Amino acid sequence: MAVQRVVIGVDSSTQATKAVAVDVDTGAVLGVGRAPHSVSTGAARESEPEQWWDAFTEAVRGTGHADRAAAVSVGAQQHGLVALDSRGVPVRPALLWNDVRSAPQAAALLEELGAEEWARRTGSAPTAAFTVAKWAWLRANEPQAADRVAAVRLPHDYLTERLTGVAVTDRGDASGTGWWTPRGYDKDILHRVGLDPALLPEVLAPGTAAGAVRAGTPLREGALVAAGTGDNMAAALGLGLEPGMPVVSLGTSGTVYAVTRGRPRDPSGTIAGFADARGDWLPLACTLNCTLAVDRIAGLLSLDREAVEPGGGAVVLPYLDGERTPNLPYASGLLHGLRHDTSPGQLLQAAYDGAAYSLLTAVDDVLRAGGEPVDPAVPLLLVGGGAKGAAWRATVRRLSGRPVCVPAAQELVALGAAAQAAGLLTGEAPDEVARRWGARDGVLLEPTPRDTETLERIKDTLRGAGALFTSARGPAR
Ligand SMILES: Nc1ncnc2c1ncn2[C@@H]1O[C@H](COP(=O)(O)OP(=O)(O)O)[C@@H](O)[C@H]1O
Ligand SMILES: O=C(CO)[C@@H](O)[C@H](O)COP(=O)(O)O
Repeated sequence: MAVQRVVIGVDSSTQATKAVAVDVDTGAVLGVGRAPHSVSTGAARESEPEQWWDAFTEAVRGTGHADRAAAVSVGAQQHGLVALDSRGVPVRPALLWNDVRSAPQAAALLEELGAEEWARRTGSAPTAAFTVAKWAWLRANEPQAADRVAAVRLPHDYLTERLTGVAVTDRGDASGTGWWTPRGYDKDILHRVGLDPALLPEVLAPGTAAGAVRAGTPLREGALVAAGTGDNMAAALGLGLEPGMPVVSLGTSGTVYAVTRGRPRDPSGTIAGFADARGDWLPLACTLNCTLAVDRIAGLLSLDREAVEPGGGAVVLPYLDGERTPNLPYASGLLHGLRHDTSPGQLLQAAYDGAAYSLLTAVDDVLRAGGEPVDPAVPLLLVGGGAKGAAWRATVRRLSGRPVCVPAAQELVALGAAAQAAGLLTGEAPDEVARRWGARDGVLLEPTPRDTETLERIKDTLRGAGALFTSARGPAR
């Protein structure tokens, strides 16, 4: 009998690390591990990289296959600034993608170079989420810490380096920094923000291994380690996406993206012009307030997250963390249109609608940004923790008017990382591996008529909110 070949894929996301052990030949998931992270509250969104490593250790052990996997790969939350000293120890906690304190730096960088030029060079007009804005924030606010920095990493690079001892990254995650271009790091941008290119990891070509697992980790010494990538790029691999298939992901962040053959360059800042982990592109729109914000509002209303009710004219813009799409880093949550007969369940539904609005109105923009055809008959692939919820599914169907496919596979980021690891062993492209595994198969939900009335009401409220959302002197946190 042939020996079973096993790989492990890891998703180090904002709230938790998840790991899956997968049979390379059949795609069967053999074991799953999980461990939570903590994120700071208040104005900051920070996590301790050491805690990611501990969670990584617990999650890969939890798969039950850590000591026998032949290859491994790490997908992780994008954009985070991991700043290390000369011993490889973080000089401070990592600044996460949803920390909007870097909004003034993002605005200043945009002003300095111009949105068109940013988009031409890096594919994106940076918002507070981008690593370049976080580095500028560190230099402005904690210059002594910045002076001690000997290496700058993204979350997935940090974990890959802990595993291998090698400082590498990939084009997908690097494209969310604001200093990566298809021809390499942009020296001029790095110079403008005072970052020495020597502090950055090497960008590996797609399909290249990062190295091998070194001694003293929970994994088998010598196992191959793939380059890894950002979590959205890893999910695209896990779904075996082909160009033009739109995906909506409902997690801590809400994202909408598609693999495209054309390179996106959106100066408006709505669509980030990311690269995918292979040789294509991944235009993406991201919101800061998705499942956590809606769950919080359900909690405030003392309702179960499924206790939604239709009707009523209220609009909830659940921008509890500020917002990135639309780019309103100083915003807070807003309730408009409350009446005597508005029920708690209607308010909860309004929160779902407000959270889904920016994602579902960006689907066509994402496709157009990468030059792919817009066809409303193509199903939206719905993934992430929220895709398990009936209220989320119904909201996405009603506000998109499209057919929706919910893949049966769970943990698509970790699965995509596993497919990348498997590709190192078999020589296949990772997306081919995922298609062979059938990771995209799932339930197809028929389209329902698009609720344009609700979309218009939300649009009007957004337009009318004006200075409430744009003032840097918004309500204190
Ligand atoms: N059955 C469910 N119904 C609706 N939402 C769910 C369900 N299970 C988990 N979630 C939501 O999924 C979120 C976590 O999703 P996930 O994609 O794992 O997030 P992240 O990758 O950002 O850490 C939680 O915030 C929770 O609200
Ligand atoms: O910032 C982005 C994408 O640009 C986020 O999608 C992060 O990558 C975090 O993802 P989750 O923790 O929600 O998975």
